[in-house]
Amino acid sequence: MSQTGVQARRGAVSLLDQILGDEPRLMSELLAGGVLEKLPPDDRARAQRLATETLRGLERADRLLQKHLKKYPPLTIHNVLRVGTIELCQGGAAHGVVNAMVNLVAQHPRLSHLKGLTNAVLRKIAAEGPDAWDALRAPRLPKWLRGPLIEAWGADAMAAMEIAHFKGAPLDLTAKTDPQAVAEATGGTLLPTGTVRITNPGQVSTMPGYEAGDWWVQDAAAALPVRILDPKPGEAILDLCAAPGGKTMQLAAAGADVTAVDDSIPRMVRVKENLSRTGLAAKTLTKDARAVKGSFDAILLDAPCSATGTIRRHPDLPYAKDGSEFGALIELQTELIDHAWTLLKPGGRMVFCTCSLLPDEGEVQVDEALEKHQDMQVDSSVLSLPGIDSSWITTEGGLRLRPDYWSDFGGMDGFYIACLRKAG
Ligand SMILES: C[S@@+](CC[C@H](N)C(=O)[O-])C[C@H]1O[C@@H](n2cnc3c(N)ncnc32)[C@H](O)[C@@H]1O
Repeated sequence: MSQTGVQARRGAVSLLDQILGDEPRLMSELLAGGVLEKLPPDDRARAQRLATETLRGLERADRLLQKHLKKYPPLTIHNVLRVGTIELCQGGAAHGVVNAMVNLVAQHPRLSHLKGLTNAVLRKIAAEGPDAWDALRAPRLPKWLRGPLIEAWGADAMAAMEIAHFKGAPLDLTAKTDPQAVAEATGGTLLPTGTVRITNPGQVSTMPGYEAGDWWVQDAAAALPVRILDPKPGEAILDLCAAPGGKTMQLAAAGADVTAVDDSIPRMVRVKENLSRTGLAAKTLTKDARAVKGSFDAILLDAPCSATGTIRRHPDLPYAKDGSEFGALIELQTELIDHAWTLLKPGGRMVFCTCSLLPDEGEVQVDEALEKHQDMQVDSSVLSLPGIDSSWITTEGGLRLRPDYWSDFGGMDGFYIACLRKAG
């Protein structure tokens, strides 16, 4: 086993130690903080992929490991065993995986005495694990999130969503101008909503059309709010909470006069980089959306939220979070809707959306906004788009998207989207 294989696995274990540790962190925060920056790019990508796969299959890995452990070892060794189990059960060659994991432990400054245990347990997993793997249930979400989601959608829907989370997500692209041409160039499939879907992607930056800025990565569900807003050339459109800019680019590509606002300096840098790569233009303002002034034909408000709709892409979220921050986010969403409404011209439209599965961040927000703003109506007529099932339209007139929808095409992120019209 090359040292390279050990390095990538050590990177994966280090990510897991921090995501599952006493002070849990999101993988995106760890990566942005440079936790893997000493690794060469290929190893970094492999470490991230291994950690992601391990988090998706964590419950299954622990069920297999339990049989061979009298008590759980220190977290790092537990994570070594989890990564090894995932690799072995997903077709990794037994000899290579076991050797790499034992080497990794042997090189550990404090835990090298546990290399014998690592070797013994992973050999047993190599012998039995792959056959047992498929018979295990799809991993469940932790209770703090599972409970509220069952309450909202029922136990059957929860089980279907957990299967979707376990399957993971394909790579979705939004074309700047010509989705058919992007599908042909990348070997992707054109979905009914206009997104190009790639099931076995390589490295994104080396795919055809990336350098030329012909497309950007954006989940099929995340591309729908702008399709629902239906921007027209020359319209003054305010894009609130815009970074990293997926929706800003859609609005700009439609020819709108876009003002993109986000309060995060580093995330706004990414908006500017994305606009530059795709050759699109938008005004950018780095400030709190609640401090924005002006008057706009249309507004897109993609509010910060729990991001529980993106768990199939970010399986670290249920472990790194515990729901304690969600109350503050829900209050912020209400404030953002109320302020954005003051910036909308009479007769204008505002699309409010969140990548959340929690009704408090979607259906309930719109219900409450309708009670508060006498000049607000929901327009559900704009939701009748190709690929959208009418049963996804909610009683208050929004669109509820879930990861178990479109299961034949490879699913979609969970989202809530509503188009709100202001009286003229
Ligand atoms: C869901 S993300 C937006 C995704 C983006 N619309 C896209 O399509 O690429 C939410 C964004 O809200 C920003 N944000 C959070 N609170 C904010 C506030 N008070 N004012 C402006 N932006 C805020 C965050 O920095 C984050 O970039």
